[in-house]
Amino acid sequence: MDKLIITGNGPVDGEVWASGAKNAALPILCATLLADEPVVIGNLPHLQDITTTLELLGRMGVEPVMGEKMTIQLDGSQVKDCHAPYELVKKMRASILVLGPLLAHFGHADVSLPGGCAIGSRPVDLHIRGLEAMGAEVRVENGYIRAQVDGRLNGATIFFDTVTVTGTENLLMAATLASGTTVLENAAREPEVVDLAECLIKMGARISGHGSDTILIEGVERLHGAYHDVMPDRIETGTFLVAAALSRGKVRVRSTRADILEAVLAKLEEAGARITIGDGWIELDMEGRRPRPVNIRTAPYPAFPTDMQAQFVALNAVADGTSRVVETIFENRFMHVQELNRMGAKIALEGNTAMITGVERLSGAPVMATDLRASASLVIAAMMADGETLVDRIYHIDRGYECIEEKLQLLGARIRRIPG
Ligand SMILES: CC(=O)N[C@H]1[C@@H](OP(=O)(O)OP(=O)(O)OC[C@H]2O[C@@H](n3ccc(=O)[nH]c3=O)[C@H](O)[C@@H]2O)O[C@H](CO)[C@@H](O)[C@@H]1O
Ligand SMILES: C=C(OP(=O)(O)O)C(=O)O
Repeated sequence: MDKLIITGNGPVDGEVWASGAKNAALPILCATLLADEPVVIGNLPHLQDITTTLELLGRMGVEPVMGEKMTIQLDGSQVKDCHAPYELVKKMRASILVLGPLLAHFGHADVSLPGGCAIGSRPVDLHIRGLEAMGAEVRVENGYIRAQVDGRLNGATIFFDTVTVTGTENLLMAATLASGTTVLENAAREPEVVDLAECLIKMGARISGHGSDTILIEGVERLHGAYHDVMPDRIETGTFLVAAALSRGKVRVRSTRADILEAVLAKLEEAGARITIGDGWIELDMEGRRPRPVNIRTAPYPAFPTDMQAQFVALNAVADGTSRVVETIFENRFMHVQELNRMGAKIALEGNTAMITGVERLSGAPVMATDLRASASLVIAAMMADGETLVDRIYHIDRGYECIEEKLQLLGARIRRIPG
């Protein structure tokens, strides 16, 4: 297993670019299963999760054709086997996103249950209930979701008890080929859902209301080929901004968007950052100041994202005062806390709340990456800690951060990978 070694060396200063968003790219790759013709996706990030998805699509018979600059062509009409095996689904929960497209296009799907993961139990009951409401027969047996429908799915009105991002995406994709109109109520409003909807519209889908909590889909008989560029990664962007903020430094992130990061930018300003926004870039400058502590409560978009919680715990760990961070989405998303405490942070956990007393300096230590964003928080904390930090199990970070060492080196970090 690869490890990262980071030697703390003071304030971040530099310029870096944001890659395409993992959480938009994954559903969009799965959406290509809905079309009868090749769909070309551009601005794909070079990530382990993308490789896993392409492997999964390949097992189904869809052969990716690689183009220049991370452009990939996929043809849904090549599907021969509507089966998503456990050995691939276990690597990446987002594999569940093949369920809706396979069922809608081919009338059946056999997808391994994703199971729990480090950040919580993450059930998929709302995906299944929604497909049943659209007329599918779904059985869960031997660890697999086996779904089928006679003819087309039927449009339905579906109310989500809980806001679910991939649940909304799965049903949105399924509804594009259903007979009649589907209304998704209490739908996720995340920008990645909007990006998926924009791609589906280019493929011929009839969708309105995406970006609000009510999405209307008028089913069509077939979807055709299209070209779509994946949106920039707001969580990767936010991670670079926090790296600069906690190190009292300065960063400019290019190829990104500020309009999808409002809650995060507001908290960074509250922490004392000067933020400047330009055409496709965001600049953060702490002007040498130590960050002020900021209270955070995670919630569905447009509120503060759970995927930025760990990075803000790291920021608060070195802030000048005390703060509270409340996690409301996942029941077990504080595993970075004990690792940050090993680096000298003072964080106490009470249920879903972290109480943080900022310290002036952290110190390097051997730590364990436990999930994707937890790993990112340890890496950025290590960049300003005294001495050397060894981050083990970094395969988590490779799921979601493209060229992490190269990009952080652009910001002045002393970071290197030790292949394991
Ligand atoms: C690939 C991708 O896009 N992943 C993102 C997606 O995950 P994902 O889509 O898996 O997360 P959800 O939005 O579904 O989860 C939100 C909450 O709903 C619950 N729930 C969800 C589905 C369901 O059928 N039943 C149920 O109870 C979950 O346990 C959780 O408590 O949104 C999360 C919340 O913004 C992000 O952290 C992930 O980065
Ligand atoms: C939790 C995340 O991803 P996933 O849903 O793919 O596990 C994430 O991107 O922070």
